[in-house]
Amino acid sequence: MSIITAQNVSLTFPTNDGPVHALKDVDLTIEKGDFVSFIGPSGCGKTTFLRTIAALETPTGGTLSVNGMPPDEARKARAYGYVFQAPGLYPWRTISGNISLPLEIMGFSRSDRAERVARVLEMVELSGFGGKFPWQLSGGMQQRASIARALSFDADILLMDEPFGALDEIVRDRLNAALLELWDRTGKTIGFVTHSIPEAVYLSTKIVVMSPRPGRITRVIESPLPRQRPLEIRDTPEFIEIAQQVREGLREGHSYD
Ligand SMILES: Nc1ncnc2c1ncn2[C@@H]1O[C@H](COP(=O)(O)OP(=O)(O)OP(=O)(O)O)[C@@H](O)[C@H]1O
Repeated sequence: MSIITAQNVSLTFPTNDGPVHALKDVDLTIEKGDFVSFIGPSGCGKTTFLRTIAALETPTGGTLSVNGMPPDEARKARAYGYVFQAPGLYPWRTISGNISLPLEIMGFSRSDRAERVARVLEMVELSGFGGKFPWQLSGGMQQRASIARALSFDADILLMDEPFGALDEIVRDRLNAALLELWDRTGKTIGFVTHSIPEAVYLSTKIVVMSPRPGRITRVIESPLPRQRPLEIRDTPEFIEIAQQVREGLREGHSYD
């Protein structure tokens, strides 16, 4: 069952230097339970596309449907959680306080909030850190707290904009494995922006390769890898073959003839 569909989605930003065509004729179907990565060079519109799904930007052309609704209705219905590039935690609130903020805005009772915060802290392996302030945690722990915040109201869709880009490779490996496990356990649909080919191949059921000027999709690669993926899968011929397909897609996007 498709949960997100984009048909001919275009978005042009008017700027002082003339129009910037951030997205042009983007067609994509995301099925329920997919893990979809968006990969492409800087400026190709990955973030813009994720933001249009989340109704943080409005397309100038085409149609988008999220959970069977226009994006702004899906936002009001809390159809998705959104994880930004930076953790964006309030320094004056504890980790629990930060995670509970969207729940407070949505009007969850105190006991419901406490129960949900405890549950998502456990999911991201931060039980015991709820009383700490963000600055008392490492960068990787802060990013996990921001993922917990996006999970707290249990939306079916999780949108993640390069959540691990600023982390070192070892921490990133661990968080990638933890995210896959969480995806497998919860059955959520995940949209994930990344610059990293190995990260895209390791995580995804579907890899969307984009190219700039104007931002468009050049390839959609369906991954034949099984759902259960130990980190060592990255050394297998199947993995290396998919990575090559992504690399070719990225190269194609760079030929301007
Ligand atoms: N609010 C805006 N106003 C004008 N131009 C914008 C705006 N937001 C994005 N752009 C432009 O749209 C294009 C796509 O930007 P976007 O951030 O989506 O790219 P990206 O693929 O996510 O890049 P990166 O990998 O560097 O994050 C870029 O040329 C960018 O400068």
